[in-house]
Amino acid sequence: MPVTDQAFVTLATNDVYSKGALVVGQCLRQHGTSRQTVVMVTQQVSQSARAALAHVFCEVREVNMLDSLDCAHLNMIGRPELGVTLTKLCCWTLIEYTKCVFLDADTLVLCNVDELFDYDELSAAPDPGWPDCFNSGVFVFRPSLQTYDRLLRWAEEHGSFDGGDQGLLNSFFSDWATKDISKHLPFIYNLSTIAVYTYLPAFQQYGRTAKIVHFLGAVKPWHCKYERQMRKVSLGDGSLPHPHLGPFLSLWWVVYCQSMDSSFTATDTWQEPVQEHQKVGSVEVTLNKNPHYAPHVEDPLHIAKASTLTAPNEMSSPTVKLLCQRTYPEDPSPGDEDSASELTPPQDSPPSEEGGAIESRIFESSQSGDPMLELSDSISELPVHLKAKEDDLRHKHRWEEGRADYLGEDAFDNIKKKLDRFLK
Ligand SMILES: O=c1ccn([C@@H]2O[C@H](COP(=O)(O)OP(=O)(O)O[C@H]3O[C@H](CO)[C@@H](O)[C@H](O)[C@H]3O)[C@@H](O)[C@H]2O)c(=O)[nH]1
Ligand SMILES: [Mn+2]
Repeated sequence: MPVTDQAFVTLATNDVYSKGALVVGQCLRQHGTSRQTVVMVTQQVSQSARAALAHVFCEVREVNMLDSLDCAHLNMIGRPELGVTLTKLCCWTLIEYTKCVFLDADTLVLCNVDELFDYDELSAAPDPGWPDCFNSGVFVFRPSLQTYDRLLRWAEEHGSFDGGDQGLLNSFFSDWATKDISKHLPFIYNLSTIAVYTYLPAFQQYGRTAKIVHFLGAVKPWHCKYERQMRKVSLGDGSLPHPHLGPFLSLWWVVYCQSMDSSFTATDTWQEPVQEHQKVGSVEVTLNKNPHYAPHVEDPLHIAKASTLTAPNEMSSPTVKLLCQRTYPEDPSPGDEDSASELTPPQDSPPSEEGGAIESRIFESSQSGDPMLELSDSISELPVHLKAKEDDLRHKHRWEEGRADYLGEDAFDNIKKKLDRFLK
């Protein structure tokens, strides 16, 4: 029986992260979740990406972009693009649900994880970098406009110690580490891929019990090159971020290709999802109710009646500036290249190396706006000397984030060799 008042929630603020969100939704469906599935998108996500997401999720909901613009802290973690992760906070506005589980768009759900709804707010797994903090890639929460409001005020007054949502949420739910062990999710619900190379023996011992894998860090599965025929994943130069990540990356790509294919297998019955616009306090939301997959929800818009939300754009702060953008796009005009009706793939299009012609059509407008991501996306086309530079940059980022590969590139012997060369 579908449970209508609980939902899995993810987020995509652009077409690139929409690829990850698609995989999250597809995995949840494939593993037969009885809960609703919601993807929050911002205005930057194209109509075509939304159409693909609407085929997989029960609901595609437009939310306002929130951005910390906190370059100083974000640079400390080497991830200038993560200010927009504050948009995650909008998940507390989904008050038609009594309880939700948030999943980052870079997670891979390996089995049915509906038991996560047995946990209460705020439950999360330890962060591998600082285990007295929780990682905000997977967490259980209770939507509430009061909590949302308090979170925004907290952001204004205190900022975020890492510039993203994780720093903010950890200081807001500051007793997580010590107060109630029942709110500590087992690590297998958020197995950060970084743990594979920081504690390989533990991964070998427990890795097979993993339920959700999290591709935490700057390099995501969608930055890899996938040879569909061979089912082979690699970085542009044929290497893997880490040999033990190969099976997870391959699985991510298999699911991604499945979701792209299945979005368009029944094009004759395909309908553009019905869009409903609703104002919730100052926040305007777009509900894309998918006629194929959405289990019936009685009154998804009763949210409007209880609204006490503070307008994000009325708030300003020297530490955290919350950007409020236009909340939903105009209807695409006839002939608009982004419109979903343009998406039917040519029947005879051969699968391309990186996920097929369908993918390139849907995400052809992909613009992360972030040079690092764009750089990684195009890594396979870089000439060799630039690839080496990109590898150096990636290595530098990994090192600065504390994700040294002590068993490989950063093994003691290699570091010693580099030192010897340097000291000569
Ligand atoms: O341009 C962006 C960047 C992020 N996201 C969303 O925000 C999530 C977090 O970003 P991600 O790149 O996955 O961050 P992580 O590498 O996982 O880094 C850590 O730090 C982030 C910032 O605090 C937290 O959001 C993460 O949960 C935490 O794992 C993504 O999965 C997406 O859902 C976007 O939609 N667009
Ligand atoms: Mn993540």
